[in-house]
Amino acid sequence: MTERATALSPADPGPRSAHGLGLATFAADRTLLDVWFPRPELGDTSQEDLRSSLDALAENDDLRGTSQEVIATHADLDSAPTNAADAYLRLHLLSHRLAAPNTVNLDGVFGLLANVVWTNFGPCPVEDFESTRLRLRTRGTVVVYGVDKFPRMVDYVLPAGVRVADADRVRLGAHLAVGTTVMHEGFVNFNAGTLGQSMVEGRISAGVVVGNGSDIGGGASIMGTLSGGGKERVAIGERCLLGAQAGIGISLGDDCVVEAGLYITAGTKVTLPDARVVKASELSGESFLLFLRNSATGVVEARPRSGHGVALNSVLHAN
Ligand SMILES: CC(C)(COP(=O)(O)OP(=O)(O)OC[C@H]1O[C@@H](n2cnc3c(N)ncnc32)[C@H](O)[C@@H]1OP(=O)(O)O)[C@@H](O)C(=O)NCCC(=O)NCCSC(=O)CCC(=O)O
Ligand SMILES: O=C(O)C1=N[C@H](C(=O)O)CCC1
Ligand SMILES: [Mg+2]
Repeated sequence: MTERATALSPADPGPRSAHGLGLATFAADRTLLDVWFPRPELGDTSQEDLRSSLDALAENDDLRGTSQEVIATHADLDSAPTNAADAYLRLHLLSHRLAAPNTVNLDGVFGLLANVVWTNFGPCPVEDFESTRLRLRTRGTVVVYGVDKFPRMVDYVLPAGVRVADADRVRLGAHLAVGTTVMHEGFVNFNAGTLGQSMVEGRISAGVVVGNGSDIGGGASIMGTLSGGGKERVAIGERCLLGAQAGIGISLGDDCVVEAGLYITAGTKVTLPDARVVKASELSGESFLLFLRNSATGVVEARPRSGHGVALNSVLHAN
């Protein structure tokens, strides 16, 4: 695998096609449940050298009602994915750090992916799962990790140099850069993640990117755009601190701090040092700001900060 330590940027997205040989699991009705691509690559490469080892793994499972096949998948990354295998390949590219969030077309991904029961015995069809569970109990306790369209990232891709304290909290398609630590309360969705060292104790929604050296405090929220009306695709720059239980619906530039517990939506009225009042959206992407709610007046303020922002505790990122 040609793993990259640093993500490609939207300005330099790299080759616009990708290829992978994968092990696919199908339900009895031929619904695709998952594909594992051990070594996805950008460009139009051949991976036939992988075929014999994947062939040896392919098995039919009568208890789950599933079958497996080795499939070759090609993706044109500027166009929408054309089927579920193509979507799986793109999610692998992101988690292998071959593509940065927002550089791969994922239009329609929810419509392409099946809802799946993710178990310790592998993916199962949702339909009549209680009968599947009954059959599977002959193998032991059936642990259900989730019922979702996306599996856990670490079951498919384990990028080097990261810590993920709870595997459930990072979906396949997340992009975790070297030096990222995701604590138990942290969450990273698909097509989202970090571009450098980062402490993630809050939620990184789909489409959100967090720059090198930034800290997302416990329970913090970064608004997404998939549901609920958030319109801005939020980005956080370098050396920022989003305090515990804080939230943002606007982007931050570099060296910004948001006070613990303060939620800044796009429409929040923010008072500046010269007494001007602006909507937070007008400050989106600006650097060197401290946002706080003045505890004496209740007014949300943005104050200029000088110098560099927060410094991460390096021992927590030597992963
Ligand atoms: C907003 C800041 C950054 C401010 O801190 P600073 O150190 O810059 O300033 P300070 O020295 O505390 O304060 C400087 C001056 O401003 C005043 N001041 C501070 N905050 C104020 C407020 N909200 N309203 C009015 N005045 C305020 C102080 O009293 C002091 O006044 P005088 O000049 O009169 O003295 C902080 O309060 C904050 O929220 N930090 C976030 C920390 C965080 O959440 N980290 C993530 C950890 S995540 C974690 O631990 C997990 C936990 C979990 O899971 O929940
Ligand atoms: O990276 C870790 O591990 C962290 N541990 C702290 C703790 O255990 O209290 C919290 C922040 C990150
Ligand atoms: Mg768990």
